[in-house]
Amino acid sequence: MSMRDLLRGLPVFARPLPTFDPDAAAPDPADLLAAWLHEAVAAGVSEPHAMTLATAGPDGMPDLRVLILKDLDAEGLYFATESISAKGAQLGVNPQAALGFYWREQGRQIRVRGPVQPAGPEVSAQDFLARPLGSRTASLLGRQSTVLHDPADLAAELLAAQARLEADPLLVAEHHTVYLLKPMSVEFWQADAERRHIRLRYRRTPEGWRTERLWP
Ligand SMILES: Cc1cc2nc3c(=O)[nH]c(=O)nc-3n(C[C@H](O)[C@H](O)[C@H](O)COP(=O)(O)O)c2cc1C
Repeated sequence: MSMRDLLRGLPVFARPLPTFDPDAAAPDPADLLAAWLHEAVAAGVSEPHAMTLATAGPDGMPDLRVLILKDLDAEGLYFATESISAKGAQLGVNPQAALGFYWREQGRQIRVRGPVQPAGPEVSAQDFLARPLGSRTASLLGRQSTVLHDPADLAAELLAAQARLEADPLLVAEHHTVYLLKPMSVEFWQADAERRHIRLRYRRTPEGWRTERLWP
């Protein structure tokens, strides 16, 4: 079978899907996002807090990767990474980004766009100290996205980082940074088996959040 036929034969949205009534949606997208997250967890969606972060550096070339959503409040969405990573460098010169969630069990997609800023050293330190030992050890390397010339270097550096953490359990990795994305627009997308997908976009205006339905 050709790749094209293989792909064409794969079903999409062929499962019971939840409903979404945009007319009953909360006026603030943070509330709807929180509600959808709770529903995703209750529905057993796998890793609903895994989201794609898209950034672009000075060359304008889009880049993306999957990250974990660390928190969500009235300010926006929080994620943690190393400021010296590729994404950290891109955000340093172009502090705006897009986030995407796809919950295939529910046929739900959420898109968020907005400016990004570091949440502050205290938030980053707290986040770091709350992480399991293995994650803290890995973050301590402070080399994310740089070239690994010899895989043996990784094992050696992990051992050294572990020893540093054992000697000083309150050590915080220098480059570990929690970032806050403040949404300017948020789109909620609910798949429909008949392809009448429901789209609701929130846009921040000086008067507050404005909602619009979008053609699928
Ligand atoms: C499910 C999943 C969760 C991830 N969570 C994070 C995370 O929270 N922070 C992080 O820095 N990288 C995380 N990663 C790794 C990133 O996708 C990426 O490989 C890494 O951050 C380097 O990205 P960059 O080179 O674009 O900076 C995760 C990957 C996956 C697949």
